[in-house]
Amino acid sequence: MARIAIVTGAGQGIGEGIARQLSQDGLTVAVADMNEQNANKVAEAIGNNAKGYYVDVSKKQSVFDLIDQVVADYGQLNVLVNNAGIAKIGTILDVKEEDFDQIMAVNIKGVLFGMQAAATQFKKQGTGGKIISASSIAGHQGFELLGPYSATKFAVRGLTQVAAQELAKDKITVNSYAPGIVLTKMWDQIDAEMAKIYNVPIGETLQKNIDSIALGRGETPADVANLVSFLADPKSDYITGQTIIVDGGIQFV
Ligand SMILES: NC(=O)C1=CN([C@@H]2O[C@H](COP(=O)(O)OP(=O)(O)OC[C@H]3O[C@@H](n4cnc5c(N)ncnc54)[C@H](O)[C@@H]3O)[C@@H](O)[C@H]2O)C=CC1
Ligand SMILES: CC(=O)C(C)=O
Repeated sequence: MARIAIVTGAGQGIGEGIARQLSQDGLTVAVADMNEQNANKVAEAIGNNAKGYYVDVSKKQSVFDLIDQVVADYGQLNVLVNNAGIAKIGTILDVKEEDFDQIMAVNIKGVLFGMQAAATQFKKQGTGGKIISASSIAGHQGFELLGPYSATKFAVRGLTQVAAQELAKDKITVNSYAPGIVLTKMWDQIDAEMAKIYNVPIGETLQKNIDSIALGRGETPADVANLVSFLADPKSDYITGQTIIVDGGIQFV
């Protein structure tokens, strides 16, 4: 029987890339997103028994319902990729409390709820499993104008380290991936909003960041998906609690 993976935020961007790669790796993929229409479109394009699901990762019940539904549909769960995330752009002095609460709810609570729901299911199955979450280079060094966002990505590393220690006895590994400058709608948004703040043309901030990449090009969702493919595979069974940078050479830690 094929292993079953859920990827959240898989209606576009990095999550879509991960869902496509895991399917190519032979896993059956539940494509989960708040944008259900996109999730269904991606699942249809992937084929291979993939199915689209609605989830709002900021709501605990929604995450637990997703996992129950996927297990009802496919019989088990083996991999959860907590990929869904949002960005908020602005100076620390301009952070609005409601924006702060929203980004914490999606980027941190979403990861926590995913860990709780997946680990509960893995323990019930007695099979072990893999939990893989989205951090960022902004989770290793704070990124100017992405204050609360950076805080959430540091938090993902913390949750990953603790969950890995607590869940190891159940043969559950917990790791994260830390991409750099990935050419998705999220960076279109970051570039457009930073353009306003820095008073520069659209595209300039993105290009400046791409110019800082040692390998000389912007990152693609497939670049991230190749790492997640490894973290979802039994080949990575002896790795846990790690947040692995995949940024083409921006940070060297
Ligand atoms: N694009 C980049 O350069 C980088 C992105 N990341 C992280 O990678 C992950 C994916 O990013 P991108 O694909 O670039 O973003 P994106 O904005 O292109 O896609 C995010 C997806 O998540 C979904 N989503 C948002 N809130 C949700 C919620 N509450 N529940 C369920 N789904 C929700 C959206 O509908 C969308 O389909 C995020 O966690 C992001 O922080 C990390 C480092 C760099
Ligand atoms: C969006 C993001 O995580 C960065 C570092 O650009």
